Amino acid sequence: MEKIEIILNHHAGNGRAKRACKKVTNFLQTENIYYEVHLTKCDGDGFRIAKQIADLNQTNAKIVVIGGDGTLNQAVNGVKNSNYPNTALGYIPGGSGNDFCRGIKMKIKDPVILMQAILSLQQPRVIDVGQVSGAKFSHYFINNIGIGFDASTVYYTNHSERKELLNNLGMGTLSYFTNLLKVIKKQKSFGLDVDDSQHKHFDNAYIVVATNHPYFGGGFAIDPTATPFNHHLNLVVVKKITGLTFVKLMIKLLTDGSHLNDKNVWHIEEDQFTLKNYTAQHGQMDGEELGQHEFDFHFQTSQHPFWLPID
Ligand SMILES: Nc1ncnc2c1ncn2[C@@H]1O[C@H](COP(=O)(O)OP(=O)(O)OP(=O)(O)O)[C@@H](O)[C@H]1O
Repeated sequence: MEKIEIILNHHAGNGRAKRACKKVTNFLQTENIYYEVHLTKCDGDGFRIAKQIADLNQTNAKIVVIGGDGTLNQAVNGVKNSNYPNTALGYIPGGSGNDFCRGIKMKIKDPVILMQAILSLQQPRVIDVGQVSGAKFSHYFINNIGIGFDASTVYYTNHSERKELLNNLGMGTLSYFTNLLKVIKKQKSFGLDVDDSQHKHFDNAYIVVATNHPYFGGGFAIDPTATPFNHHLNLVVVKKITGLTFVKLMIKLLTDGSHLNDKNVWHIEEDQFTLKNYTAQHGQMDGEELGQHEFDFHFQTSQHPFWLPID
């Protein structure tokens, strides 16, 4: 008999994940499908629980994560650090941003229909994930890692009193956007070295995003050409610009993606590269804060199997 091991972050999406889980478990009960819900009780629990379940190596079970991108990130890392790193993960989005599902072009929005599709899959789908390593760590990410502007935006959004209110109104993206204005005032440019097949130095980097697919911040297409199916990561570096030039660039980003052709924007698509910045900057990984540091990161592509119905 098949078993569904649900990892639930009931805080994700200000209750969205909890509501999705309720619908899914009602459906599983009606269908007499055996399931267990594992609640994340604190930050980092997604990693611990996913690792523990993967280590059981149950051939008749599917692990399904219900939460936001941060919870899925932890679950991927938990499984990758288990004794069975190729254990597939199902995912039902319940966060506020849900950029991973946008990036893989997941068409099904209803959690019950998605659960039905996950149940009917015979084979998992292998999707690219990024791998980042430094002197003392190695970590996988599903969306992107940002240094500077977007990471500061994540920082100010997480520490903003309005986030919860706007999320409750279904306006999580607006919450991110209002904090952009605060960051525009505060974020300074910084020195950055990029090494791929060649070396490139920036004196005035401002937005730096290494990305597995187009989206960050709940639907902003920082690199519309990125795809999580080509075994490459994309890197976008926007140089410090101000005033009307910045506004025009943002309009391009929000409308047709032509910001990539702007002279202040540089981007590459590679299977690996390194980034090093020279003054402490905010960092973000899949929307979670990395703190304020001088980063020296090596990036490469990896893959993971997912129980997800995508073309
Ligand atoms: N019981 C808990 N109490 C407090 N924090 C938790 C708990 N369980 C998980 N978390 C933390 O909640 C954070 C946010 O989770 P997640 O990213 O899944 O949701 P989200 O931010 O609403 O969604 P998205 O990233 O898609 O916008 C993660 O850092 C996770 O570690």
